[in-house]
Amino acid sequence: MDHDAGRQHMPPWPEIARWRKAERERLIGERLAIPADRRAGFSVAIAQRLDALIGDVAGRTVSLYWPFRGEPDLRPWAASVTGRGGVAALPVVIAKAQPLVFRAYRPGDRLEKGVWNIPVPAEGDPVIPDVVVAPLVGVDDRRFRLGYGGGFFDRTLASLPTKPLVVGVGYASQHIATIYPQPHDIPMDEVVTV
Ligand SMILES: Nc1nc2c(c(=O)[nH]1)N(C=O)[C@@H](CNc1ccc(C(=O)N[C@@H](CCC(=O)O)C(=O)O)cc1)CN2
Ligand SMILES: Nc1ncnc2c1ncn2[C@@H]1O[C@H](COP(=O)(O)OP(=O)(O)OP(=O)(O)O)[C@@H](O)[C@H]1O
Repeated sequence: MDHDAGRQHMPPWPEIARWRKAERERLIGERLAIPADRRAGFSVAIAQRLDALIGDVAGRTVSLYWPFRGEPDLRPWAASVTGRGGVAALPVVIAKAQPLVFRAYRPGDRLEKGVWNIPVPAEGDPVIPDVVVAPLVGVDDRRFRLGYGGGFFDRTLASLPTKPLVVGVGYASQHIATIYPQPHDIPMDEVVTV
């Protein structure tokens, strides 16, 4: 048998980068094509799955995200984390090609517009999350994440002093066979798709 059997062909990076760009557009289009009321139901189901997976959140810091472009809306779950004695946090882009910083967020906190007009907490010291919930654009069979192409999550995970539990969240339509993982890509620990 071919000793390479089972290993995938790895195209050169410029080709992969072009492919990822096209794949992002396709996957975001599919996500937005899911009717809003179905997405709302999916968001509730994802929150339940996160509770089953993560368990007691008291005393733990969980980073989420402010949803846009059809991402699951986990803001009600963020409020429930806060209500159970956990700390919810949101990512903040400080600069391109730099790691994200996380700031604690409680419902009602003042927000300001960050990159792409995504709201971010206007004030507060950085926190280090125990759990990072990352929205998927795509996810592959080995739990490598395709995001929006900024490389922010990979850079952030590489920069944290202790590795958090990383959970990707999204819809079943976002599964793909491979993202052609590169040395900078860090696989997620868990994936919750509905
Ligand atoms: N809701 C939500 N908030 C989030 C994220 C997310 O995925 N979802 N992020 C997760 O990381 C961070 C923002 N991610 C971003 C990723 C890329 C670009 C960006 O400017 N992209 C370039 C294309 C890059 C390329 O293809 O080379 C662009 O649009 O011009 C901006 C923000 C933080 N906040
Ligand atoms: N730890 C890192 N150090 C240096 N460069 C990095 C690192 N992680 C990612 N990059 C660079 O960031 C760029 C985008 O990476 P990639 O295609 O993996 O983004 P993504 O995971 O889809 O985006 P995001 O995490 O923002 O949602 C690539 O050019 C990559 O080389």
